[in-house]
Amino acid sequence: MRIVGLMSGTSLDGVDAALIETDGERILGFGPGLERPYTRDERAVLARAVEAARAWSFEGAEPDFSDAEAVLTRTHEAAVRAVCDAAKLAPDTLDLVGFHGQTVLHRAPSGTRPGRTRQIGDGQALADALGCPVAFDFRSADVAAGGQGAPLAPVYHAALIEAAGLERPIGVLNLGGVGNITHVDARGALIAFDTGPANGLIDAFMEDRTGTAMDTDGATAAQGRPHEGALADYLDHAHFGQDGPKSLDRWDFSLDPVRNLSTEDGAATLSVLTARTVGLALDRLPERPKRLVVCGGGRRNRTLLSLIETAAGIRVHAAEAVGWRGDLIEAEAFAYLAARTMKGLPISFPGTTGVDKPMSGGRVVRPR
Ligand SMILES: Nc1ncnc2c1ncn2[C@@H]1O[C@H](COP(=O)(O)OP(=O)(O)OP(=O)(O)O)[C@@H](O)[C@H]1O
Ligand SMILES: CC(=O)N[C@H]1[C@@H]2OC[C@@H](O2)[C@@H](O)[C@@H]1O[C@H](C)C(=O)O
Repeated sequence: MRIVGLMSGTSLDGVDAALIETDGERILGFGPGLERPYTRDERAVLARAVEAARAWSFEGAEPDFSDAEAVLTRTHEAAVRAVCDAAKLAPDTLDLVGFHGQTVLHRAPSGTRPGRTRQIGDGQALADALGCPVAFDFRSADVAAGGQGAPLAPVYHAALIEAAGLERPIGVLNLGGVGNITHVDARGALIAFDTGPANGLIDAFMEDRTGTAMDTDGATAAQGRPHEGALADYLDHAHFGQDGPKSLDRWDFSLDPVRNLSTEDGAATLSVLTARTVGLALDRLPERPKRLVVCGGGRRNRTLLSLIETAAGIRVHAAEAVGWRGDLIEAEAFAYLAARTMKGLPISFPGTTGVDKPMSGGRVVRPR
């Protein structure tokens, strides 16, 4: 099947779109991929939806997300059309589109309290606009079955490792708003969970201090010193005392512990925090992978990557070093997951989201 996968991550920077050819088990080919950045206005509409979701907090009636969903339909349609142009394909000849939508709120299950997760995005509207089937709503079934609802990319990471013939055990680390790790053992068994805050906190802190929501290449962190007290505050969070499966929301951590630090020291503290939490994650795996392939925007943060090597004591490679497209892996993953949804194959597993047995998920709608 020729499938375009779409991801709009928690940093609200844009829509990632990538075409792959897959039968839902093997990756048979890679087509074009791109990022369609959000304009300031589009980003503002999405940020308002996230704010409304945080205020709602899964209590009472759900806020009206229709403005944000209209932005998602329009921008995701444009991203698919751009990929199809590059591939010289008409969108209505695609076999399927995998539409993650936008996570506006995620609450991991805890004790007897069930988890909740909400990805907005109108799959039917996108199918109608493109004239091809769309798979969406990938996380709800897993959460309804008692799973974490995240991470879902691990089964795709395993397919990438298989296709590239990489030696196992191996780890894949995604540094997005939140970090998540996938461990694939020698027999191909999967363990995965969210590691801790990654770019989300760094971006929020930098935006606060400099007006630019990024520590480009880690230049600011490289000039600062981490504050041990602030690190201890962050590491006190229950997440770090638990074994996986476990997941996080982009907003589970605040900037309070770094509020009084200089910009450089705050950036250094948050970067060391990410590196140490990756180390803690590695400590919780049944065995240390020999190396870690890093994807997501955070792999461009050189300070962060070298901190991970020192704090976690592991060889780190950016995705490109093994021939992967570091910015497109999540989009590719949702194309692959869409194929699995269409075929009723599992997309989440006891080792990835904590469900009792491998679970299918997602819904497919056809253009009307
Ligand atoms: N050159 C760079 N230097 C430092 N950080 C960078 C650089 N380029 C990108 N980033 C970081 O990567 C982030 C975007 O990463 P990515 O697109 O993987 O996140 P996302 O998909 O939105 O998040 P998630 O995976 O949590 O949904 C930016 O917000 C920024 O912090
Ligand atoms: C609820 C949600 O949207 N989680 C995202 C987020 O971004 C990174 C991390 O937190 C991961 O758990 C997940 O995304 C990736 C694509 C996943 O499901 O594998």
